[in-house]
Amino acid sequence: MHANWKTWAHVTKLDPDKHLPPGAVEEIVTSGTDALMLSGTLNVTQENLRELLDMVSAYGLPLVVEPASPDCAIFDGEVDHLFVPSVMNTSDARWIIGKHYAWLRNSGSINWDIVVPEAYIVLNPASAVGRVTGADCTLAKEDVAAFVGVADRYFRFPIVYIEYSGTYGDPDIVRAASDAIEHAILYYGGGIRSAEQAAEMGSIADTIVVGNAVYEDGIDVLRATVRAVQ
Ligand SMILES: CC(C)=CCC/C(C)=C/CC/C(C)=C/CC/C(C)=C/COP(=O)(O)OP(=O)(O)O
Ligand SMILES: O=P(O)(O)OC[C@@H](O)CO
Ligand SMILES: [Mg+2]
Repeated sequence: MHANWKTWAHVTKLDPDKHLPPGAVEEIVTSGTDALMLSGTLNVTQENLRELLDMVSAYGLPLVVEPASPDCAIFDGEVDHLFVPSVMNTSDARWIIGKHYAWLRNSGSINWDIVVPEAYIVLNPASAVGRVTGADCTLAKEDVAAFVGVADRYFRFPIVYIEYSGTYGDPDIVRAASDAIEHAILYYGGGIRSAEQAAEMGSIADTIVVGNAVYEDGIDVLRATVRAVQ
């Protein structure tokens, strides 16, 4: 399978539960972003996910579906990759292996060629993903480094994702994650709304993810975050 995803510097995360004005899709796909990730924690259904896929699939940009539940793990032809999260810093096993067990137990066939496991470290307790997974977000740098080691060296996840969804994170924490990584690709996402922030996190992580800014700040901000890392 093609592993081009390892070279992406900038990913735009689109939420099937949110509305884009006419023309926005065209502007987003031509912004220079390397790929689109379709994802959200709350209110994502097969219906709104497929509707968004239909809106974005004609443009040739790589498409990733990142399901927050097994029913949204879809393998439609236009989907290039299925990035499947596990949360490292929760004590609720559902979000580490439970949903995954249910997925394999209940689904017919899984196209493993496109599945890429992600080790999430969730650090904003107020985010939907923080609340839903009950993640312990009170981590020191040393704790983050240890979770990164568990994910990268022990479980050998190909992606480690430092997730501050909704708020801009602590660069020292992301640096601690980067220092602790040997093989995995390091993703950073959360609160990026300017070229400066994109450049700062982009100089530490391999790949930055921009989500809310697309909906709340518009295309010029998205373009500025792309230019800052490419
Ligand atoms: C086993 C399968 C196929 C699925 C389960 C996958 C798991 C364990 C998901 C846990 C939650 C998680 C890490 C979801 C990833 C997507 C994500 C973090 C979306 C962003 O969430 P928010 O931005 O907080 O939520 P909203 O945008 O919906 O408010
Ligand atoms: O929406 P923002 O805060 O940009 O975060 C991006 C992404 O990491 C969310 O899963
Ligand atoms: Mg979100």
